[in-house]
Amino acid sequence: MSNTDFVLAVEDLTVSFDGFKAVDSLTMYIDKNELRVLVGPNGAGKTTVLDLICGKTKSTAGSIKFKNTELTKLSEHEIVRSGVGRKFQNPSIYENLTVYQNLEVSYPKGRGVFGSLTFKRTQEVEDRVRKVAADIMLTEFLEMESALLSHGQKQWLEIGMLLMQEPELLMLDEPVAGMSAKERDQTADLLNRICQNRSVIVIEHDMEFVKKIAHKVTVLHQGKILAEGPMEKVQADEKVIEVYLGH
Ligand SMILES: Nc1ncnc2c1ncn2[C@@H]1O[C@H](COP(=O)(O)OP(=O)(O)OP(=O)(O)O)[C@@H](O)[C@H]1O
Repeated sequence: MSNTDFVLAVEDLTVSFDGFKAVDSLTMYIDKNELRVLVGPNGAGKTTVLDLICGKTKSTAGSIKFKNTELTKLSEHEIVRSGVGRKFQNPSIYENLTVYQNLEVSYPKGRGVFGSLTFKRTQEVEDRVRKVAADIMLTEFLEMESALLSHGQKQWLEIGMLLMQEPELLMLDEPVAGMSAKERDQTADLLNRICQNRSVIVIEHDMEFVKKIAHKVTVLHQGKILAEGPMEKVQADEKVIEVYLGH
């Protein structure tokens, strides 16, 4: 099959740590505008898969093609520039800056036509900040020092900082950890909104939350895919119940 129809094509991906295969011949395809959730027991290899895609960990074998560009040969920096954004579990915002400033500093440098008027660029950045702030439900908080945001709002701000770069693939590791029930619902809406013009991969343990967001679910176990498909199908899979959901 040609893999050009997918935003991301992971094929036979393997990484060994001292002979232990944390990810073992993994093949997975992500569509344009798809929201995929990776689930699985602790140590299944979920975080390692994201680390491999963003170049933080180098693969032992296999291929990762993003819009048909091979990522395994690129540096982390080049992968970000090609349009892949990754959010880690702990927010890494600048606490002493306002929400506006955090978004502003995340605007990619060197974009636009060289020599364009400063005025034009300023307007471009401002427009983007306001658009992203609306997406992440922080319009009312733009002038607030980020340290004063709630834990959930800080997580949203970090997602917003990634959105400033307009990634075509966004990867989030447990985005609702530590959030209130209301914030979880709001985050589900946020993710459903932002996957309308990009692909999103989320690692998540909270199955109620997964149900609200997943187009498809991939269940990992011991570095391999145990099951994959729509939530209802995966939830009813006996192997999945045995190794993961039954616990
Ligand atoms: N750099 C590394 N060196 C050695 N072993 C590693 C390294 N990174 C991950 N591992 C091992 O690979 C396995 C998979 O880890 P990973 O963090 O990807 O699992 P996970 O599915 O994300 O688990 P969790 O749900 O607990 O976050 C684990 O056994 C882990 O100890």
